[in-house]
Amino acid sequence: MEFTKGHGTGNDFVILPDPDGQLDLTPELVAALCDRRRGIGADGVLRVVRAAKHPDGAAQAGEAEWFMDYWNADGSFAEMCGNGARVFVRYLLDTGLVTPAGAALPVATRAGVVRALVEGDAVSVEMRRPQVYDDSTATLGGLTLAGTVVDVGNPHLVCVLPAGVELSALDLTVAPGFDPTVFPTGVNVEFIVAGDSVDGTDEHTVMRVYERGSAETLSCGTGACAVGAVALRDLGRDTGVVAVDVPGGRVTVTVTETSCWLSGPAVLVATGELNPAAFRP
Ligand SMILES: N[C@@H](CCC[C@H](N)C(=O)O)C(=O)O
Repeated sequence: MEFTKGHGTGNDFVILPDPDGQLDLTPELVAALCDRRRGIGADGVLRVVRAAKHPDGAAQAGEAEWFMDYWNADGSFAEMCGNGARVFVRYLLDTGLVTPAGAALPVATRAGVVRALVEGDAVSVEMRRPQVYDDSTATLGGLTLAGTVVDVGNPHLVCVLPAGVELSALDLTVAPGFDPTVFPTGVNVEFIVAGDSVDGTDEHTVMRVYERGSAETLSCGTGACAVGAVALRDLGRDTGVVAVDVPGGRVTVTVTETSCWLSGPAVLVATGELNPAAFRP
């Protein structure tokens, strides 16, 4: 089986081409592929399958030819992956599965159809506008941190660090605690501090994230969108542009009246063949 490895600001994925949906992809196989010692190593898997050939994509097949079948490193599904969508589009273009056109490219996901534009190294994806809800809390290393609940298709809790708590000092080798009545299917938790405004953006934040199903990652695109929406709300604004620095680089979030654009680099680093014997159950 062929695979490609790619990443968006260090959020890395194993990409599996399966145009006709014939691959028996199981949680166990996904976890084995993502294992950083015994497998290829990644934060998640992107199966590239025709929307019409996957039960979760079929309803969107009129609008999008390809479905991003995203899985977390532990073998669980997620509704959406912002960086994954950007890397997915890079793969579709570089392998010639789609031909570049001026118009935004539609991609089906479990959270609906997203649209992508490519400009040089950068891939931008238009997703749903983040919905900012009530407050909740996360616990970490004896701290209880106030956070804001945000839905970007997948669930997020954005915690602004109080004065005196250093972002770099957080121990994210341990999963943060959260309220399971608010997040019955788990949550991605972002920890942020405000930075000085950069490059003409309205706001700039620095973020670390503990992802549901993948632990700490170097970047989370939907997490950055959630952070952007909260940062703008805290400025008293509904729309605007926020630069979000993650451990793996910088992404830019543009919240409009109706949607949210996530922009940043998306890179394919290698293609190879799996040894099937190593991944047999
Ligand atoms: N890294 C992704 C988010 C992946 C899904 C997430 N772990 C979840 O379970 O919701 C991104 O770039 O958005």
